[in-house]
Amino acid sequence: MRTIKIGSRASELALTQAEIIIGMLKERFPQYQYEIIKIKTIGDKILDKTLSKIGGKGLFVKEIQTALLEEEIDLAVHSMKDMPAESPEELILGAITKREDPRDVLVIKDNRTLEELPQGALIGTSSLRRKVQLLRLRQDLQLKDIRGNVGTRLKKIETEGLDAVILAAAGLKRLGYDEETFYYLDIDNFTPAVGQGALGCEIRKNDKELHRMLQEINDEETYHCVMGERQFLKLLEGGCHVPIGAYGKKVEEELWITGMVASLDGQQVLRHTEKGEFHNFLEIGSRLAEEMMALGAKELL
Ligand SMILES: NCc1[nH]cc(CCC(=O)O)c1CC(=O)O
Repeated sequence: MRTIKIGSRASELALTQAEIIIGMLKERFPQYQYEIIKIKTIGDKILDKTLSKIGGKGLFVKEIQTALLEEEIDLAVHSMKDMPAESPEELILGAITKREDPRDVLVIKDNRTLEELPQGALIGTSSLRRKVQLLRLRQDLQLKDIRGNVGTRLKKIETEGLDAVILAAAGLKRLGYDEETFYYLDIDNFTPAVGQGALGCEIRKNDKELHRMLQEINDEETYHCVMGERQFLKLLEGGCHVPIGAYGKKVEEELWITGMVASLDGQQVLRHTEKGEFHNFLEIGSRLAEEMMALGAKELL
């Protein structure tokens, strides 16, 4: 029986995510063998620069896609939020599994709330999207660029004298961190990254066997939401150095997608929601991009 080779970055979160997908596949297809192949990406090797300076999030994904194309691996498990808007022609997303909590979280020293943070408190994040939205909530806060995997960033609260760091709830939960220490940022005032909380399974288009298997773990609702968000991202890209986010959710029989685009200095934060019939996710994502351009996103990009 075939051994399915799953490519993963070597970080604890990436490996945990690969194991989650293997668990889902094993349950349904126990007759196969599953093997994780660790891949070190440029994004993992260069840790002293912010992501937007070294070429964006695609860095985490490109080498894994190359391994897929060269048949060193059969399946790549990605955080959907790390995936660039466009992928190589020969590859396909065979599944997007059920989304974890999409929110961002402040992990604050001494378990305080956002309101209890002292004037001028120092917050660690290198994400433009997180910086501008946080400053909207508390203009007095100071920000410090930090990088590294989740564990490293949390340790920086102590080692870099920070008052808090901002991380995705999904990653923290998957790694088993205690929710008691989370201060959840309200999703209506703090728009997540496109795809945040969702895992994508990428394969070669011609791998029909694996494609059929992945259909069993695809979550249709998440797929529609995330693909709608990505359509928005794709149409606004060109501005990958601009704070941007989107979040889609199912509301009765509709899909609602909220987009966020901000100026670099955070002076302007534009949010807008488009709604439509649930299956029209691409159209809703496109309409959101067009509407936001008309509302002023054009000047920000
Ligand atoms: N850029 C790193 C990254 N990619 C995905 C997640 C979290 C998990 C997810 O969103 O699915 C994280 C860590 C973080 O931002 O806190």
